[in-house]
Amino acid sequence: MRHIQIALTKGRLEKQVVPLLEKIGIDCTELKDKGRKLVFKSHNTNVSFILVKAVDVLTYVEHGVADIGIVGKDVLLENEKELYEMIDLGIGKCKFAVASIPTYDPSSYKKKTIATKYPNVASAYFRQKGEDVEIIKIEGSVEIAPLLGLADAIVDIVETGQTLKENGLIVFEDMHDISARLIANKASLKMKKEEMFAIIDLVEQVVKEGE
Ligand SMILES: Nc1ncnc2c1ncn2[C@@H]1O[C@H](COP(=O)(O)OP(=O)(O)OP(=O)(O)O)[C@@H](O)[C@H]1O
Ligand SMILES: O=P(O)(O)OC[C@H]1O[C@H](OP(=O)(O)OP(=O)(O)O)[C@H](O)[C@@H]1O
Repeated sequence: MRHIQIALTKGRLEKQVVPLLEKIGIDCTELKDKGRKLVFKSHNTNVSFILVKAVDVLTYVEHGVADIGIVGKDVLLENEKELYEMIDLGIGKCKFAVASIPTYDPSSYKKKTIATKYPNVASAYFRQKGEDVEIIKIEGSVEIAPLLGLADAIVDIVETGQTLKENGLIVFEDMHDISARLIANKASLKMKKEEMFAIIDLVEQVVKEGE
């Protein structure tokens, strides 16, 4: 049995993905009681895990250090990488939206400024609408930008809508549904075909059962 390394997105997704891994029979005790550790073994299989930031999941999988990765569609849309997107896991559900203060006019002809953590997603969206906008890259707390006049609107992730609500912003346009995806390294799919599909097929089955 060849070893399979899985890169997990640290944070929100990590917690939702553990039950899925357990359902396919992978022991996650180390992962559940992890402290500050970032590398974990599964005690009953040939699988181990690394916990990294979302964009780094793509990097580890693209370079083949990880064979499989679990990452949000938002991260895949923002960063083009050479890898395969295999399964929509149906967890980590949220969406990309254009949001702003209630006085924002999306149909205004004035050139708009858009603040976002996702400049590529935002540019592509407005380009496809035929709108030329200025994008300002922000690293977090994006909702503040229209309140303080840094931008006319934001492109950001909306899950419950609570952050928008508490900051007096509303959604003007829904852009793209987001959920977590299982991604795979291209070479691993060929070189470790049996071990890779042993996992991928089981995950697919569990996801289908949960639908
Ligand atoms: N409310 C949400 N906000 C952000 N991401 C969410 C939300 N709900 C689900 N997700 C999904 O979870 C993934 C990981 O989110 P998380 O907040 O843990 O990381 P991040 O926003 O990339 O990290 P960081 O805050 O460490 O920069 C996102 O890429 C997205 O696919
Ligand atoms: O619709 P909601 O359920 O309120 O969730 C959406 C919020 O969560 C995310 O922020 P995060 O907590 O990751 O912080 P940051 O992006 O500001 O770092 C996202 O950027 C929104 O601000």
